[in-house]
Amino acid sequence: MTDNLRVAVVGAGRMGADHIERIHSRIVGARVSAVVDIDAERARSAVAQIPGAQAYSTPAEAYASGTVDAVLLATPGFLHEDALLEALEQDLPILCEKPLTPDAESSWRVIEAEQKLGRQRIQVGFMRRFDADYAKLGKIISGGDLGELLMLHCRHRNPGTPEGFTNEMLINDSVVHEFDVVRFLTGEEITSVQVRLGKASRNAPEGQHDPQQVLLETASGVLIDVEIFVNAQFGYEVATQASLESGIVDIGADHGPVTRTAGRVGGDVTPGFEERFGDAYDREIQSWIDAARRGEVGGPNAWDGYATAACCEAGVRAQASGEKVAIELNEKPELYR
Ligand SMILES: NC(=O)c1ccc[n+]([C@@H]2O[C@H](COP(=O)([O-])OP(=O)(O)OC[C@H]3O[C@@H](n4cnc5c(N)ncnc54)[C@H](O)[C@@H]3O)[C@@H](O)[C@H]2O)c1
Ligand SMILES: O[C@H]1[C@H](O)[C@@H](O)[C@H](O)[C@@H](O)[C@H]1O
Repeated sequence: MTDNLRVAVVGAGRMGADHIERIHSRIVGARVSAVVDIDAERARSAVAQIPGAQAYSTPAEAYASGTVDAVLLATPGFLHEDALLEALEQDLPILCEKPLTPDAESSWRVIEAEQKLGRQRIQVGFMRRFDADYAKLGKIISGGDLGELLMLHCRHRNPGTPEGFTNEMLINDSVVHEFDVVRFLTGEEITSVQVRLGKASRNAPEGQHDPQQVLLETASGVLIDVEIFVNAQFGYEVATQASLESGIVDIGADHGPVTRTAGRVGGDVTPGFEERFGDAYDREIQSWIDAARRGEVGGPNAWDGYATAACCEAGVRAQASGEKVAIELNEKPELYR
């Protein structure tokens, strides 16, 4: 195929607008042909600078126009299931921002629809797999030179939360990335989750207990602790330390040059995920487009979306009960082996 893939972006909010800009200016082999948003003005302004792109208020209208070869879903997670099923009916390559869906049962319905189609069409937006640091850590662990991986210590800190960010969203919206990256780094499924609520920050909004400590275990017994702290004030930080049999590896702790001057030492803190993971999002979307042009999926798939949805569901139960909750998955279908 020589022509650019014509992409419909559904949801032109914070993440959708970022993806529209990257497809328009940096991604090779694709162009934005349609922007769908329930907010007509937002869709119109998103296409204003993109020659040939049209604004729509539903995906069905965009598909009916005959100008869509692939779809990028960037609406809130609770809307993903219906949009995924609709796009699968069109047999389109799909990049679905995390989460695939908010719970395991609805994710399984998506898995069933993809199986019915008979081929993988869905990539889930777990961009950390495309981050240079996480990719290197993955290679160190799988390379085996430092022996077996024993533990992971993860820090996930956001400066603050948007209005409406509930206590459950600490798990469903934020720790969902650790669920995926732990599965990516270990190559194993997560078997249990426990959430500990300690002393809470006074900077957390009403109804949110922040920070929380999330403890995970994988099938072979790798132990993982996650500090999720979403009102950390100082900036954005996603960092991991891996303890292996004969070495400790740190990633993500600092960014940019560290300067010593006038009796002080320091550097800049990344303000948000767009800056911290900008390159990773670029690589993620390029990989999706390249694979879509070959009729394949270029990253984490619907099974990864289902497995992490099961972790989230168990995580929210663990958050409420304080107990360790076992995670049980359905048998992995042939399509994803
Ligand atoms: N990978 C990441 O690091 C990352 C970062 C942020 C958000 N996300 C994910 O991206 C998705 C979007 O998050 P966001 O922060 O951009 O949200 P947002 O609220 O900023 O944007 C959502 C957009 O969807 C539109 N919308 C709502 N209902 C719609 C409908 N029925 N049809 C069409 N459009 C509709 C809204 O008008 C809005 O423009 C979520 O799934 C979120 O979890 C991922
Ligand atoms: O939706 C965002 C996004 O997924 C970020 O990558 C994550 O760090 C935030 O915690 C989450 O709220």
